Order: sequence, then C-alpha cells, then structure tokens
Amino acid sequence: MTTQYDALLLLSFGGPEGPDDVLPFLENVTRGRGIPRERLAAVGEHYHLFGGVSPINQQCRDLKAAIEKDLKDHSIDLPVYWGNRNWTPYLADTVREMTQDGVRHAAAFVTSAYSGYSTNDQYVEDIARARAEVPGAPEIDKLPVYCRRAGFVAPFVDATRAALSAAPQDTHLVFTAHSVPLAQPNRELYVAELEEVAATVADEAAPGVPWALVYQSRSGPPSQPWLEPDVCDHLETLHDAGVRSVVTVPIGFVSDHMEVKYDLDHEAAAKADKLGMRFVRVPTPGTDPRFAALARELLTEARTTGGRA
Ligand SMILES: CC1=C(CCC(=O)O)c2cc3nc(cc4[nH]c(cc5[nH]c(cc1n2)c(C)c5CCC(=O)O)c(CCC(=O)O)c4C)C(CCC(=O)O)=C3C
Ligand SMILES: [Fe+2]
Repeated sequence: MTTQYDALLLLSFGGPEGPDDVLPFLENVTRGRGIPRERLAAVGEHYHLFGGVSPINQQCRDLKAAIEKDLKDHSIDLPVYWGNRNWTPYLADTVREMTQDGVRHAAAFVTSAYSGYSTNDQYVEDIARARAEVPGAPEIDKLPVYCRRAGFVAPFVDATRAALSAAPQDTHLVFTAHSVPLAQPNRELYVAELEEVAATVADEAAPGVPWALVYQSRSGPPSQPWLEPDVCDHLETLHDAGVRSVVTVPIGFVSDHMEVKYDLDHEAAAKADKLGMRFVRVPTPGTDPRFAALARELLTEARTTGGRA
C-alpha cells in the first residue's frame, strides 16, 4: 500500500529561550520522573550560564530550513512543521495548526536517532497524546529509527577523521551518549545500536585507534543504576593508563545542544584540563546537508513501502 504524506513534522525535545523559561521547562521535562531537586537546581545553573537560552530551538529552526531547502531542491512540495515535547512550540499546538491547514497524514522526523524509550518510544507517546488533544488531528507516522543511516553516520565519520588528523599519535576515541536508567524499557536495544554506530564510526574514520563507548548527563538519584561509565570517570581511567589525548564523539545526539555544550564542552573538558589531557569534541550532524536529506529519504521510503517506526 502506498502512503501519501502531505506534511513533514520535525519533532524535538525543546529548550528554554530565556531565564524565566528555565524552571518551567525543567518542570515539564521531569514531571513524575523522580529527579532529585538538587539535580534540577544544578541543571538550571547550566542553562543560566548560557543566559537561560538552550541552543536546541535555534538548531531546530536551522534544521527545518535545511530540510525545506533539500525538499525544494528535489522538487518535493511539502510543508514542514516543527513541534516539541517540553517547550514552545508545543507539539499539540503544532498539531492544531496542521489540522487547521488541512493536513491529513504527516510523517514525523524526530531529532533522536536511536531505539529505546527516551529516544523513540516516548516520542511515539508524545504524538499519540498530542493527537488525542486535537479533534480531527491528522494521522502522524514516526519515521523509522535512523542511527545506522549514512545521513547520520557520515558526518560523524568525517568530523572524527578531521579531528584525529590534527591530534597526536596516542589519541583515544571517546564515544558518548545520554545515560538512561538500566531499568528503562528497550535499554538493551539502545545500547546495542550505540555500540554498533560507535564501531562503525571508529572503523571508517580511524581503524586501529583505541575507542570506548561511555555515557554522560546522568540525572536520577544515586540509588538508581544508570548506564555507565560516565565520561568524566572514563577520562580518569584513561589518564591512569597513561593516555594524554582524547577525541570525543557525541554519537548519541543529532545537534550541539545543552547536553553537548555543557556536559562535554564545559564539564568533561574541564575534567580533562585538570588531568592535563588534550580534549577535542567533534560536532554532531546539526544541519549537515546529508543529515537534512535523511528526512526526505526516510519519508520517501516510508511512502513507497508503507513502512513506519
Ligand atoms: C536518551 C536521552 C536523550 C537523547 C535523545 C533525545 O535527544 O531526545 C536526551 C536528550 C535531551 N535531554 C535534554 C534535557 C534534559 N534531559 C533531562 C532528563 C533526562 N534525560 C534522559 C534521557 C535522554 N535525554 C533521561 C532518562 C532523563 C531523566 C528524566 C526522564 O526520564 O525523562 C533533563 C532534566 C534535568 C536533568 O536531570 O538533566 C533535561 C533538562 C535535552 C535538551 C538539551 C537542551 O536544552 O539543549 C535533550 C536534547
Ligand atoms: Fe535528557
């Protein structure tokens, strides 16, 4: 059966756009999730260091523009909408706008590449919840998980190769992804995909260079086990083993948002500095034309195969 999509929806996490947004944003993210208050206060400070503005919304505007350009360049006349889970434009408001515009069946490209609850299933729930709020809402199919696709992997390969070519001989690669609770549904699938993508990038960019997959941005109570090791602990382990230079590759993310800018560029970089280690972080796909094209490729394939996430 052939699905005819009449819109593309860019679905993302959302982030604050000023100091007054920070607390309500954090409350939206953590409602009912048992995140300790001290952790919330600490994360609020991360945002305030950047004037209360997360980079993620502008990155979504830029990605939306890149996708629109790619569609136009391929003579595909399709409106692109943007909605978030945790901040304006809220997904339900976007779905309301799509409904008013007469959209009947949209494909959703999510700013998260992997399987797993936080990375896939929760976005599927977001879509269902938003549609339930809006009478006459269009059908919305989440496009499939795309972590293995060249549009996502190749920008990391190129960036890793470039970073290594400027690095000293005994540099190690450190792949990072967002930690999640060990008890999180589909955590095994998330980890298996991360291991596969890390191995692919290492293999293509730097055969023979030692690498590890580690985690960042843990947030639950200490009593709850999350994926480990943490990136900062790993830097210490490498240091103790005599390693003096790392290239960090945040394969768990699609853009250089706050988890990258604070937890890696600020926190992990400071840790490396304290240890006397050289620390370089490579960029995420962001608005790389190959990544923008991936939205069109997935939509076109879903249209011809009827496939969905
Ligand atoms: C797997 C994963 C991704 C990658 C997939 C994806 O990209 O979607 C991701 C992305 C992001 N996480 C982000 C921000 C936050 N995540 C939090 C909390 C949590 N994240 C979790 C997991 C993930 N998170 C989990 C299991 C929690 C615990 C609460 C819960 O079970 O939901 C908290 C609460 C405070 C804290 O404890 O850190 C904040 C502020 C931002 C925005 C950055 C910006 O503003 O630029 C982005 C893109
Ligand atoms: Fe998060």
